[in-house]
Amino acid sequence: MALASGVRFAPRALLRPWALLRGTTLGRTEPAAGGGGDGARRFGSQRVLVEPDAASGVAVMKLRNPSNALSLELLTELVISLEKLENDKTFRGIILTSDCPRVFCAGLDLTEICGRNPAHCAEYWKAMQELWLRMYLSSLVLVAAINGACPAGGCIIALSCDCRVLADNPKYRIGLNETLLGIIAPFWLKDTYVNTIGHRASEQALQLGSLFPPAEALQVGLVDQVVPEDQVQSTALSEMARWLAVPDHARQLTKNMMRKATADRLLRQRDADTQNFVSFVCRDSIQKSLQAYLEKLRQRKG
Ligand SMILES: CC/C=C\C/C=C\CCCC/C=C/C(=O)SCCNC(=O)CCNC(=O)[C@H](O)C(C)(C)COP(=O)(O)OP(=O)(O)OC[C@H]1O[C@@H](n2cnc3c(N)ncnc32)[C@H](O)[C@@H]1OP(=O)(O)O
Repeated sequence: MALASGVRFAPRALLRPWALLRGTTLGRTEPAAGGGGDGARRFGSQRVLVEPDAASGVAVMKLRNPSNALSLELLTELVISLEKLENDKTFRGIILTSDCPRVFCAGLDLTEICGRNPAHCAEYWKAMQELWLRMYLSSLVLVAAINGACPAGGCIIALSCDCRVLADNPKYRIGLNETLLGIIAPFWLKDTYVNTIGHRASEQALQLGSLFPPAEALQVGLVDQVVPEDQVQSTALSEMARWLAVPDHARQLTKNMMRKATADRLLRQRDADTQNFVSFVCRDSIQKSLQAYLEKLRQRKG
């Protein structure tokens, strides 16, 4: 499997991705609902459903994990689906959206870093880095159709797209709220935030752990459009058409020129970033606060 980073990254899950997917439908194709013609074959896995439309060159990728928390399995399946589309010259763009009601993506799956050993945390963080690198540097146009809450790691996924369309629902807040959990956004995530909304706005939002409701997210430049919920998909398609109207080679080289330095910074320090992450999250104090946060989430449900 070609990796965004070259040779250094080899988490077990990605070396044996199919082992994680035993019993799932990844790689199998089936007719899309209401479809059946050329380009209407969908494929997917347990946690990622891909609805490709060969005629337009656009695939809709739907996350369908509980709360779309970024488990190691979901990260792995996302990378595999992305790679599959990248390698198929039919496709020029992906619309990323959620199949879960009210949640686009709940961010890191905290159960992957709570009560786990350092080796697991390292494997998990490398998978997170890998997904971000692949998305951030993708040659395809990525449009996020954000149809639910989008905190922390969910916001990372959205920020790594080229364009963001958010449903106008005050419950669908977006932002990097890490500090409120007692954790810290890594430098590459901070850089992505700065690249999107500027230094001062990022400084404020990161320190305060701000989660922006739609109108404020639009105002600060975190999303490009806010539209009624039932228009998120159609607006994402219109945005996609606007981006695909540009010749691929010119758009791709420009994207690379804008993003390469940010990605290279992580590539240069990937191991150190992993070590920082592991030593930070494995501290007793951080484990205790993550545990308490998870408990609060579980109780809130009842
Ligand atoms: C120097 C640097 C060194 C180190 C850096 C250290 C760390 C770097 C971190 C970097 C970046 C990223 C961080 C993150 O992503 S942390 C995760 C942040 N996410 C959140 O705070 C969101 C929490 N969830 C919610 O607010 C709500 O669940 C949400 C998404 C609004 C949905 O609400 P609702 O529909 O009402 O659903 P429930 O709350 O009932 O949740 C359903 C179910 O899902 C579980 N769950 C939710 N979120 C998570 C999660 N992130 N991880 C694990 N599990 C989650 C929740 O507990 C419920 O579970 P149950 O079993 O009860 O069904």
